[in-house]
Amino acid sequence: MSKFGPRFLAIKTLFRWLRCHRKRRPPLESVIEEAYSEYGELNSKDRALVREIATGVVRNLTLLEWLISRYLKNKGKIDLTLKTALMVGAYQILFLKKVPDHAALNETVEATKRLLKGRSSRGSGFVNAVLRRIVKEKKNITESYILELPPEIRYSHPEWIVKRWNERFGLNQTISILKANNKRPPVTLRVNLLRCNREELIRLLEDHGIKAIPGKYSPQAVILDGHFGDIRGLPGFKEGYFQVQDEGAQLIGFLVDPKPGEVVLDACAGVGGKSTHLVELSRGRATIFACEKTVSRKAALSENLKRLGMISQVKVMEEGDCLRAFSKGNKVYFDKILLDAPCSGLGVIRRHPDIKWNRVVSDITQLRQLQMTLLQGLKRLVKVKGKLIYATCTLEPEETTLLIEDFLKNNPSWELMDPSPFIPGSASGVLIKKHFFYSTPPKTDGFFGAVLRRVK
Ligand SMILES: C[S@@+](CC[C@H](N)C(=O)[O-])C[C@H]1O[C@@H](n2cnc3c(N)ncnc32)[C@H](O)[C@@H]1O
Repeated sequence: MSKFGPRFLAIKTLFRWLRCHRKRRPPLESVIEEAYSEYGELNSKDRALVREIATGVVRNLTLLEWLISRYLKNKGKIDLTLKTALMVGAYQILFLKKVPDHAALNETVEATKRLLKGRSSRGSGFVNAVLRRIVKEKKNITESYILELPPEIRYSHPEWIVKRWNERFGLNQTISILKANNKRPPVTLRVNLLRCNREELIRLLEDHGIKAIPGKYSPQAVILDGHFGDIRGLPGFKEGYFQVQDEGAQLIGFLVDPKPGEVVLDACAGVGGKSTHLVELSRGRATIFACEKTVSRKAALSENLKRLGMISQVKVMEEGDCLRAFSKGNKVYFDKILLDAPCSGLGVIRRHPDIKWNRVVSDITQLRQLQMTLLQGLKRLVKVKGKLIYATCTLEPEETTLLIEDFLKNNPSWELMDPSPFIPGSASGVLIKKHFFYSTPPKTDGFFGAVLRRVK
């Protein structure tokens, strides 16, 4: 058991994440994992609380900063450890109904003392005093009080994102998106059809007291109702009965529609969320190749394949760069290529709130260049009459529709196909506009898809 409590770990995690320059900031999720392993075993309830506080603070960062600044006498620069402790305390007091105020306050002050290692009793005294005021005035910090704030503060999103969406969608729709991004999404699983079916997985989870319901859009989705604990501790995880995957991401697999006997490439496989789905959809009878450039993700991909029992069904290329893996003596032509491209990730802010703070507007232009390079490089590997399925977890036009329209303009031997026939009936509520596939929060994560066919 760890002698460090969840508040200590939450402050430590957030401090490490906040102190990095945006360009060098690791994903919040990996900082959380690092803290878990560094500070000893936490039970799964405490692990869940660390994750809940850390992601909650990042989700509501600007609003918390604004609220805290109202309680500071000296508005000058405040020590980052103390500021982080205040945000951790204020988040619990204002957002976490299940945590009593006295526990939020006392535990956060104790964690601050431990962090300061007796260096300064003034520091923890200051945290104590500010949090006490927040508890006292909690009733006044109501919706109407903060509703007056500009949306970028009220809903804690960077100004450039709010401006961009406001120009595209208008204020009302922008506010709905900001609100959806700030809501904690459910944990969604994709049943591994090679090991069991959806009903069996739901029964197994319920036998262990975990409420689970079928997803709405993907026939393989299982949604955990109110369970935010550690995934690795779930029954069936080690046995490979499921993969964690949002319903929007699951629908991308259906767009690829791999058939038995086909040769398919997952060009940017990441940890294998989609490669493993392609195995399931072809009932293990397609030949699937996977490339992943980042070494740690490639290692996680192999782990996942092992867990899900698919190690012999996906050929992970030694050369991780999909633009180099099939050159010269190693040429392969594919029936289908999935390009789940590196992108700004603005469609998955609800799951990874750190994304909104790590991005700047110029990233979109840079990523678009990379996406076009990948599309142009991969098109040569597709057989005539074969398909290239382009997907992103962003809905920004430069990375989606405008990019595909540009590609089609310069590549007359390619056409855009209607994705509707590939989408399961249960996903009829998902948007298809001008032959482009969109899944959007709050129904699902924000995913874009385009099915391109090589005509000659
Ligand atoms: C959107 S993520 C893929 C997520 C993955 N498909 C999944 O479902 O888990 C994009 C991935 O592309 C990888 N990547 C970027 N450039 C690449 C390249 N040239 N070749 C192969 N992988 C690349 C990144 O490391 C990243 O893991």
